[in-house]
Amino acid sequence: MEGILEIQNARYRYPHGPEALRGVSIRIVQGSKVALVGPNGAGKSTLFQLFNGMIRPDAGTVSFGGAPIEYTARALRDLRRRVGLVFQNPDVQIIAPTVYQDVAFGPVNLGLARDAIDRAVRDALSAVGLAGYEKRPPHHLSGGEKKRVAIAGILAMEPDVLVFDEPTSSLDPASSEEIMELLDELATDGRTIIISTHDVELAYRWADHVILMEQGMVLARGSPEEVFADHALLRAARLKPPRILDLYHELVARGIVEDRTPPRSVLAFTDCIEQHLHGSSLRTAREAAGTVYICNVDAVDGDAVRRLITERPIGHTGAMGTRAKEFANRELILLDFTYGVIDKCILKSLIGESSLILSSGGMIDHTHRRIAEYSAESGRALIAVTVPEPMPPGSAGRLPGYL
Ligand SMILES: Nc1ncnc2c1ncn2[C@@H]1O[C@H](COP(=O)(O)OP(=O)(O)OP(=O)(O)O)[C@@H](O)[C@H]1O
Repeated sequence: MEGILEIQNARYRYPHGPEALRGVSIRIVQGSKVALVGPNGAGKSTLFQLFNGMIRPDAGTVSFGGAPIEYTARALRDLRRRVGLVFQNPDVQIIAPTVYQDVAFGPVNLGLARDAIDRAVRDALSAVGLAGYEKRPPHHLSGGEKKRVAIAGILAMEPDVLVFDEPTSSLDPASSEEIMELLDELATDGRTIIISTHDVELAYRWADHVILMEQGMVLARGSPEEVFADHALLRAARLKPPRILDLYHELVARGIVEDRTPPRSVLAFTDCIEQHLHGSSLRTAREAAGTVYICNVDAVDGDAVRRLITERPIGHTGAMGTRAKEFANRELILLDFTYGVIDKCILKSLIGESSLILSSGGMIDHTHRRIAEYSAESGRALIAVTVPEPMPPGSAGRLPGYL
């Protein structure tokens, strides 16, 4: 897999400060979701500043797209457009008196034409769920909204890599989940997403690659299952193992479940227990399985969704992604699930209950793929159906429910 960002043997000492990085080497693969975990002062934020050239290592190299970065004004401007850094505290990042001006700051500096700036701001605000906030003063927004403005400001530059320093710090649990969902949405568009966090629960279930840091050095790197299985290393980094993994290891030690790939979600954990209870032949839930209906909110109106919910045996409704949640709010559609929606609907399906996932056009294929992957891995034939059925090709008139 292609490495988009690579750091070799980097050392960095702050002027009159400690040596914050002491020989760090890492490689970030394009399109991956990476979590940098470590205690306070481990050097995570410092490492992030190397990524977009805000600081220059005293020794070692930083490469982007296979070439060492150059520290000229022009090269750094280009690098910062391609590697967007969202700071921990949005107040540091937000500088303009209105949301529009703040998000437009990057595109204006890139010298884009007026209508291209308008388009960039509109698209970025819509991606973070803040369409209509253009005239609002950012400093009157909530913490979660400010975070979204800061993300929109970076998105407006269309970076390849998005780096988030503590994306969920000081957010309530629901806002944290929403931000992580937003990051997932951005990742499904092929961007590389890197976060730093102390939250091992979040890193364990979200990341596909984890880098563990302590005292300016990398202690471990690998899949979340590998890195978080090493309790001694976690202790050295003053972190605890994720609860779900801890529980799994206890159950393995008591012979209650078999020692296989550790689960990273409630869905995977319940599968693991069920597999043990029913032996190697999985209980086939084919007859009992509920259907997962998937509805593209870009193609329907609220009435069409309400009709679906009453006409089909739908017991639970979830919205996935910013646009779908906005749609549900606007159309007053009550949601049971607002995060981890696909897994929650699969769990319901496995106990024979049907559910509806509201999703935006771009996420429909991803949702079908995830359910198909689960079916293949678990041996259960789950049924996922797009509703309303796609318009027949070449059909001239409007069908009820379509916009
Ligand atoms: N501007 C600075 N000047 C001097 N020393 C600094 C500066 N910023 C950070 N440091 C020091 O560098 C070390 C690494 O700090 P850094 O902020 O990179 O850690 P971190 O892992 O991001 O921590 P946290 O999780 O608390 O944000 C710490 O010892 C810190 O005190």
